[in-house]
Amino acid sequence: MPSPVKDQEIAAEQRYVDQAYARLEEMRAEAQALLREGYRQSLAGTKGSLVDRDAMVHQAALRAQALDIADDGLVFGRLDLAGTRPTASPRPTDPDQPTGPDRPLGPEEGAVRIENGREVRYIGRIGVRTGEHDSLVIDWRAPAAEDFYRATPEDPRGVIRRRVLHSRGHSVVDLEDDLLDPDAADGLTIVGDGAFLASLARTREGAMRDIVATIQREQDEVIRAPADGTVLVRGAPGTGKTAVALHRVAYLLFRHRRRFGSRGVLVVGPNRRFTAYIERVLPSLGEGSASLRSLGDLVPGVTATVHDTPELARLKGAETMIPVLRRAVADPAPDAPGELRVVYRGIVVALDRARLDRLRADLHRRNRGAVNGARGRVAGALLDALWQVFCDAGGRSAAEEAAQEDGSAVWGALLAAEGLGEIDAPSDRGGARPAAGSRADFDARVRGQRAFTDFLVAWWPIRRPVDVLAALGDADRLRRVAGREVERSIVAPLAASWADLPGRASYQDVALLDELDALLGPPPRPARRPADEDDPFVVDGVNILTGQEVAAEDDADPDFREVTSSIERLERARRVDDGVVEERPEYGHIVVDEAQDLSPMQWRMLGRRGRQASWTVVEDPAQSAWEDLDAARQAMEAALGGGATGRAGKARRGRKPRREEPRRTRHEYELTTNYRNSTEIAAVSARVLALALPEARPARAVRTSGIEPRIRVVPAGELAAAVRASAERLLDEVDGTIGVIVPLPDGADWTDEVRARLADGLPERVQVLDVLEAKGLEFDAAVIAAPETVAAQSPRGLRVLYVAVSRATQRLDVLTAEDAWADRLR
Ligand SMILES: Nc1ncnc2c1ncn2[C@@H]1O[C@H](COP(=O)(O)OP(=O)(O)OP(=O)(O)O)[C@@H](O)[C@H]1O
Repeated sequence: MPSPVKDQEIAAEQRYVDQAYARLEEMRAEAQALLREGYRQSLAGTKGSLVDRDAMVHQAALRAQALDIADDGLVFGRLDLAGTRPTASPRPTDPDQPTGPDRPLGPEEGAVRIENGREVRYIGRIGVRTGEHDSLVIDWRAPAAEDFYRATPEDPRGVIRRRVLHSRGHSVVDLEDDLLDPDAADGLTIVGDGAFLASLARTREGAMRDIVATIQREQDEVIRAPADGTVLVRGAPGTGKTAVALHRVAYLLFRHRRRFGSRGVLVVGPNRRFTAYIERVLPSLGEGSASLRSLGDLVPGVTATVHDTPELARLKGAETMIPVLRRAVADPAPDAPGELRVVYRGIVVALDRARLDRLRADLHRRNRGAVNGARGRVAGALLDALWQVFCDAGGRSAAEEAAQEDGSAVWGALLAAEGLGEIDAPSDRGGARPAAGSRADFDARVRGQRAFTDFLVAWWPIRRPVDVLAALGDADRLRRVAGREVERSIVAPLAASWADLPGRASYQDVALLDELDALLGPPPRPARRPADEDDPFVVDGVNILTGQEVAAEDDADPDFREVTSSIERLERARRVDDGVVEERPEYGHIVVDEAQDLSPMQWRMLGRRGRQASWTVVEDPAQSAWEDLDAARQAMEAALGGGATGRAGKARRGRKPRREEPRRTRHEYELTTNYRNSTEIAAVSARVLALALPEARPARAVRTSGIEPRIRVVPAGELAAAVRASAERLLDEVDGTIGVIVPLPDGADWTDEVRARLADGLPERVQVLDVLEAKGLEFDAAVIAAPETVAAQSPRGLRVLYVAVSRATQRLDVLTAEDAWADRLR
C-alpha cells in the first residue's frame, strides 16, 4: 500500500544519497588523475621512477576499482543515535580495541553529522567524505559502523533507530526501520514492513551475494573478531558461515591492509563449483586481492576433476599415505639405469645394481625434503663409491702404470666404440695437473665423462610430483612401495585411479601431489653467476646437476629484476617450471570453508601455506562425510599450530628437540539462525539430522513460506523419470535456480549418462549434481533423488543426505523408492 509518510522519507534519503554519489564522482575523477600521473611518470623511464610508478599505479587502480564497485547501492544504512559525540579525534592505535557509542570517531570516519540534535551516521560500501573531510558515508568495516550491526533492543548501544536503505542503482526504493530505543524516539518516523525477511526469500540467481546491509549481530562478532590466531566458526546449514567468512576477509583487508595486503589472504572452498558460486562476493565488497581456490586447485599445474570413491578417498586422505609416498620417492624412476660404468686411465670402473640400490637408499635417507636439490651431493657420492671400487681392485697402481705406458688411448678408442662416451680425456682447463692415480685426477676425469653425466641425469632425475604419482599407476610398482599401509585388495583400484595422471587427478590426489612436492623439494635456485663456459656440468646452457638454466649476463642484474608490478611478483612466486613448483606461496591469513570435510592430507597441504598465518576456519561437523574425524582434527591442530606440518620428512635427527610451539590464540563462535531454509524445509532437514546425529541441535529457521515439501514414493525403476518430471514442474513454480541432487554413481544408476539425460534440454537454471558437489551451494528449489541410496553409499551417508536436504530456500521435492524413507522424512 502506498504510504505518503514513507515516500517523504524515501525522498529525503534520496537527496542525501544523491549528494554522496556526486562526491563519489569527484573521487573517481581524482583517482583517474592519479592513475594518469602514474603512467606519465613511467614515461620518464628511469629505474627509480618505474618502481614509484608501480606503487602509484597499483594503489590508484585499486582505488578506482573500489570506487566503481561502490557505484551500486553505495549507501545502505543509517543510524540515529542518542546525544552527540566528540568530533574527529586521533585514530585509535589498536584497530581491534573494543568500540562502542562513546568511542570518538577516528579521522577516517570524518566529523559527526547532527540532525535535530541527534547524531546521524550513514553506512555504506566505502567511506565517502566531503572535500572538507566531513563524513558523508562511513565504510561498513570502520569501527563507527559496528553499532549498525550490533545494536539490539536489549543492548541499543545508543542507537535509537536503525534504517536499512534498499536501492536499485542510484535510486532508493524502500526503507526498513528498527526502533531500538522507543523512549528516545521523539519525532523520529518509523517505516518498513519486514524487508529483512523479504530479502531472505528473494530469488537466487546462481551466485552468492554479499549481505553487507543485513549482517546480524552474531555474524558481525565473527566478522570483526581479532585478526590473530584462529577464529573457529561453527553453525548448521544456512547460518551464513560462508557469507560471514567472506565478509571477514573484506574486513581484515580493510582494517589490516598493510599486514594482509602484502602477505596475502587465501580462501579455500571444497570444489570448483563452490568457488564459482562464491567468487562474486568479495569483488562486490571491493576486494579483488584475496586468492580464492578450491582444494583441487592449490597445486600449480594440476586441477582436480574427479572425486574418489569413498573408499579410495579415505585411504588417500589418511596420513598413512606419507610412508607410501616416501617409498615412492625413493623408488628408482621407471627408466633409471641399473649400472654405472666409467673409464679411468684405461681401467673400467663399474657400480652394479645392488651397490647402486644401497647408495640410493642411503642418499634418500640423508636428503629427505631436498631430493630434487641433491644432484650435486649425489654426484659426490657416486664418485666416492666409484673411487672405493677402483681402490679395492688395486686400481691406483694400475693407473700409475697405465699413465707411464700411455696405453689409454687404445683403451679409450675401444671403449668409445662400446658406447661408453667420451672416455676420460683430460679436460685441459689450465693450472697444475693432478697426479695420475690421485683422487683429484680421478674425480676430474670421471666427472667430465659423458657416461657419468648421462648416468647422473637418468639415475637421479629432477622429478615432478605428478611423475612420481603417475608411476604408481603401475600396480606392480605400487605393490612394491605399498608396505603394510595399503591392503592388497585395494592396490589395483588405487593404481587404476592414478593411471591417467595428470589428466584425471582427484581432489585427494592434489594433496598427495603437494606432499610429494614437499618430499622432493624444489630444484636448486637458478645460478646467480653468469655461466662459466668451461663448467663441465653445463650442457647447452643447462646445469645438469641442478636442471636449472644458467643465468645469462643480463638476467643477473638485480636492478632489472625489481621492475615488476605487484601482480607480476605474485605470479612469479607461483611460477611453475615444467611442473616443478619453484616456490610455494605462503599467506598471511587463510580462510577454510567446509572445513569438516578436509582429510588429514589436505590439512597438511594447507598447513604448508600458512606456517605464519592467522586462520578463519568455518565448519559444521554434522555435515562431515569424513569417517575418522579424530585424525582430521589432529591434522587440523597441527596445521593451525604451525609446527608439525612443515616440509615433510625434514630430518630432525641430531638436533635438540624443539620447544613446544606456543599455542595460537583461538576464538570460537557458533552461529544459530538458519537464513536459508524456510521453516518447512528446515523441519525435514532436522528429521535427517536426528537420524544422523541424535544429540545435535538444528538451527532456528526464521522464515515461513507456507509451502510444504513434497515427499513421494515411486517404484525404483521410475525414479529417474520422476526426478526429471519434478524438475520440470519446479521450473513453473520458482523463478530462480533448481538443484537436482542425485546419489553418487551406483552401478548403472546415477552415472554421468543418467545425469546428462536428466539435464537434457532444460534451461541453465536447472543444475544436476551429485550429493558431494552440492555441498555449500543453495538453490531456490531442490529435488533429492533416492535418499535411501545416498544414506547407504558410505558410512557417513546420513550426514551427506543432511547436506542435500538443506540446500533449498523455497521448495523441496524428495523422491524415494521406499515407504519407510517417506515416513522418516514426513
Ligand atoms: N545476515 C544475512 N542477511 C541476509 N542473508 C543472509 C544473512 N546471513 C546469511 N544469509 C543468506 O543465507 C544463505 C546461507 O548462507 P551461507 O551459504 O553462508 O550458509 P552456510 O552456513 O555457509 O551454509 P552451509 O553450511 O550449508 O554451507 C545465503 O543465501 C546467505 O546469503
